[in-house]
Amino acid sequence: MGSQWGRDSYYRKARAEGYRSRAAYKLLDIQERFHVIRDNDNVIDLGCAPGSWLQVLHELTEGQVIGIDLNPVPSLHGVISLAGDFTTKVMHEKVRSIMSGADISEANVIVCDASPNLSGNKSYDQSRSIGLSEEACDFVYEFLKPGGNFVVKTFHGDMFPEILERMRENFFGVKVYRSKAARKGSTEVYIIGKKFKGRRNSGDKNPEDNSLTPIKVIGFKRKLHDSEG
Ligand SMILES: C[S@@+](CC[C@H](N)C(=O)[O-])C[C@H]1O[C@@H](n2cnc3c(N)ncnc32)[C@H](O)[C@@H]1O
Repeated sequence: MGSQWGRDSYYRKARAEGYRSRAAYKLLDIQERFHVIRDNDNVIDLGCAPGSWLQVLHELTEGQVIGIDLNPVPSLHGVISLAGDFTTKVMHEKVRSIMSGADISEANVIVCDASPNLSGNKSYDQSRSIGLSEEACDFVYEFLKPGGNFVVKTFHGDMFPEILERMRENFFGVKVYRSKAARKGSTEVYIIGKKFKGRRNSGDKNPEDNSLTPIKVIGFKRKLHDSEG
């Protein structure tokens, strides 16, 4: 982010507008298009450091915002941030106890922009990224209210169709979106799941979904088929 390469127009805009990183514009873009967050929603942000999505979330909702990251997040007024790994039981317990202290049983929205440290080996990095998206789906089972929304970052690659299928099993509406703020050449996309079916109903097929249907990646010029990843 601090390199010359990273100083593009979104970087400069973020600096000028007081956001902690250019990633803020990805969430703003997703919100403008898909209206995932309503003004009283309680939201959990997985992989939240340095905190620009938390800043955006705090602007969008008066509900409770909780962020989790391996790295500590500089404090942000009105937001709870937890340092640790969102995939662990210990962290799940922490989140549960904070939520029950705030009289919240489940989150209305979960967002996940988490990515692992990159090794430079493309296929290895891609599979670790998808693994993290899968972990975020597991977190959703524990903490998302039926009817709630979920946004998760992922990457095109061999395992992409599997995660997409899992999202289709768990949400009544699923879209794949490439943000205008994504870096050129990156295969990063966000899967937006609307209306969580809840643990009990997960696995029900959306009658409109069909695995042979081409995946229209909004923001990309061409359609990707499931088999293409
Ligand atoms: C691209 S950054 C997120 C940027 C953030 N959305 C923002 O707007 O500031 C990805 C973050 O995911 C975090 N991360 C990766 N794996 C994680 C895990 N298992 N638990 C918590 N955070 C994780 C990394 O520490 C990193 O800070």
